[in-house]
Amino acid sequence: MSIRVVARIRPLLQAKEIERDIIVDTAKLPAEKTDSKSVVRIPNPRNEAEAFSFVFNSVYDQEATQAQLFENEVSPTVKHLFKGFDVTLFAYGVTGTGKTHTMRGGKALAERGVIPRLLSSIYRRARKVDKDSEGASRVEVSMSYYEIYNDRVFDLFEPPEKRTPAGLPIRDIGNGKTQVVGLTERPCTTLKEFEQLYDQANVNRSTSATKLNAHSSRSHAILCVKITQTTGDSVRVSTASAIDLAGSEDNRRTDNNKDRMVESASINKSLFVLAQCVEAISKKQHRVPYRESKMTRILALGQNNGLTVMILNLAPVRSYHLDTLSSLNFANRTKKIEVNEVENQPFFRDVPSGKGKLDSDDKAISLGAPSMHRQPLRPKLLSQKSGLQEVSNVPKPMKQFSVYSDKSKPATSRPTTNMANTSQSRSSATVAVKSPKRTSSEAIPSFGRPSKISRSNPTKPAQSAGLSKDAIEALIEQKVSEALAGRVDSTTLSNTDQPLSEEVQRRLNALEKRVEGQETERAEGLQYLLMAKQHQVRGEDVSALKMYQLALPHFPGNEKLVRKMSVLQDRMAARKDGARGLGVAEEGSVKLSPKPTAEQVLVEEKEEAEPVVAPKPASRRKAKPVETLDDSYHDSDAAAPTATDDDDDNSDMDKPYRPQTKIRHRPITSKLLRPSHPAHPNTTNNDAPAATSSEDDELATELASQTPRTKHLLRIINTKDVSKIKLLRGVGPKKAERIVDAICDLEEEGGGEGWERGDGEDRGVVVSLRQLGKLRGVGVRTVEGMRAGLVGLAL
Ligand SMILES: Nc1ncnc2c1ncn2[C@@H]1O[C@H](COP(=O)(O)OP(=O)(O)OP(=O)(O)O)[C@@H](O)[C@H]1O
Repeated sequence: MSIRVVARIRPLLQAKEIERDIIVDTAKLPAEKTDSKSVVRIPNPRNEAEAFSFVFNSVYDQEATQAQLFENEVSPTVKHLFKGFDVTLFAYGVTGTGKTHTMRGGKALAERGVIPRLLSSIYRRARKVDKDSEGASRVEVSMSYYEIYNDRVFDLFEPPEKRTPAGLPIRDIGNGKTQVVGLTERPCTTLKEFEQLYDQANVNRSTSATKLNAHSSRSHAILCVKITQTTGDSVRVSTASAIDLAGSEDNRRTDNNKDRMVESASINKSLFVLAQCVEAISKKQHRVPYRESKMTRILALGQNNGLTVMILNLAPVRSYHLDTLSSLNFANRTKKIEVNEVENQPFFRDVPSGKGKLDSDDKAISLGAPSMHRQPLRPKLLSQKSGLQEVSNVPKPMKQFSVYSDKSKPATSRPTTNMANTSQSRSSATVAVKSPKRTSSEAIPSFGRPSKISRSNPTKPAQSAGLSKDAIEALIEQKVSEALAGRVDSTTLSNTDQPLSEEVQRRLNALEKRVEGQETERAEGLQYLLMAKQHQVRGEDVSALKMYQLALPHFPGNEKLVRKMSVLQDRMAARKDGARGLGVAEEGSVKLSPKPTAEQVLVEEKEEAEPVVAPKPASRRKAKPVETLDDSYHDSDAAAPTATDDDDDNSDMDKPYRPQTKIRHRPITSKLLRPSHPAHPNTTNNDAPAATSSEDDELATELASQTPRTKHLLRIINTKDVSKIKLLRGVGPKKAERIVDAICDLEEEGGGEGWERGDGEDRGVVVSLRQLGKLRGVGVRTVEGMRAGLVGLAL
């Protein structure tokens, strides 16, 4: 399996975008200095005089045509498809950057996108096979087409009104492959037939107008074209999958309404998981969280044996600046996905560089491999973390993510000669920062916060001036991620290299196990919880809080969850206050002072250590080594008084939440929701560990204990639809009416036991069986009857 990553920059959109706002440019690495690669450059958002450069297998600029992209990137894979290998093509990018245009394109011949061109090519080849074999070989083409919308799979051959709300299940079929159960497969013998089916199915795709795109795709659309070649008794089957991912989006820019926000959260979540998978694969982590979203399960990056081409779509203008950086970072990680076998690799055409196409080959990391045109990713031996230097004298490959400082030049006129910096192999690179004339703060794009390195070595600030290029790149990559963490909703990549201790990993795995295999809404809530936990373990409080917020609607009124969020918010608020007092910017912000004072260093250290260690005496400035941090994590876990408090009430998940404040979709008022238990004696309130592993495990167990049946029952009750409620066992029309009346009364009164929580739509939602039993005219027996009547239903 290999991934070829190419970038495509779309042209300006007329009427909305102007030349002056272009910030993304492209360059070709001078061939004589290095194996050629193509480059996307973008200014450092903090300092326009500096530029980040990202090297891709190919870069297509604004003038690139649909035909060029297809001929260079997709056409070479068709041959391999007919050899029996699977091919996956996907478009990734922020909303409105041209993914659908690239994949589907327009109706005019020149505007046709990758998908129709691919099919055209498949049919051409099929005819050739037929002709060459004089009819002995037969090729059949069939297609299925589905979308993943709000993490549910829907057949695009089915009109929306025929869909079941839960969507189609997916199951693993071995070899890292999954199958959508019950999907329609349509034979299509000609291009015309395909186009008819494709167009018809696209009508069913979920699209909406958003502020950023009038026809924004709100789902991931996956087209699978199955090719079956039969020669006598031998049958060869391969599949080409073309995926138009929904675009990630920053809701502050989209002005999305509630429905769009729900879609957006789901889109962002799946892309976030995709990013996590990519990162885990690239770091060779044992655990790759494929199962955390349907899209990643289906995509199974790095799992199958085929070829993958990822097209990274980019907008050239300033309004996308941080989003573009985020996408570039993601793509950079994607490129690091391992190659497990190299035989199955097409030779991409070395089309002469011309208008639109900057470069086409990928020699830069081939390390002397004879082929100039092989796929970019090398076998494991040559991968970045393969310990290459220990086993051979071969120089290390150039890092695929190259960042250089261009400070002395104005950002708008960056000459391509500067790219020479990126073209040095790591072992021989003399990077700008090594120049005695430069300080590290000049060379490293400044996100203001002291670097991790400086934080962990506060007594040796001078060292940073002599950082290796690797360290600087890693640092910058991390800083970019950090800066984006607070900005891009759920799409950020993990920004820490801290390995998790075995114990923490074990707990995460245990949590994940609980999530696995569950297709219910509850599972989705648990997934958010799991992600929140992962973020918290890594010290990414902002993201952790977001994930808890996303989990909350799945476990309405759960006190522990609310308390966790509350503690986390308190801690973030306190940190913000503390940081403000010292003139330090907030987490996730790029607006930070470049030269930290000693106090700032201290605050930063504390921030970093907070999620995992009990507070240390102020004089201790060094961050603890990672292993120790994990130990401390467990220490504090064991000692946390909150555990006792929580332990006592783990019996009743259905217990309604009755705080004195409103909880959904708004920041939690810390005072009102502050946990009733005392703070840890050794911590200040602000530093109290927001969550401990055992608490999380326990919480997950509790949350999981609201069974699908209970949830299903509550869902029916909350429809307030008499015709549905009356079908419940032991209810009947009159009782159903009484139940609906009771809910509506309480809703109007805005009071009554268990109803104080929430506002607006939250008010008048039955959140537990207990609450249901207390409704006028219901009672425990009726509730039991209703639940019992749901036995055997497919939930
Ligand atoms: N290479 C291109 N040439 C001409 N127009 C383009 C190009 N790329 C994108 N566009 C135009 O930009 C607009 C947005 O493109 P598109 O809908 O493909 O974005 P998207 O990334 O699929 O967005 P979303 O994720 O919201 O679905 C469309 O009007 C499209 O025609």
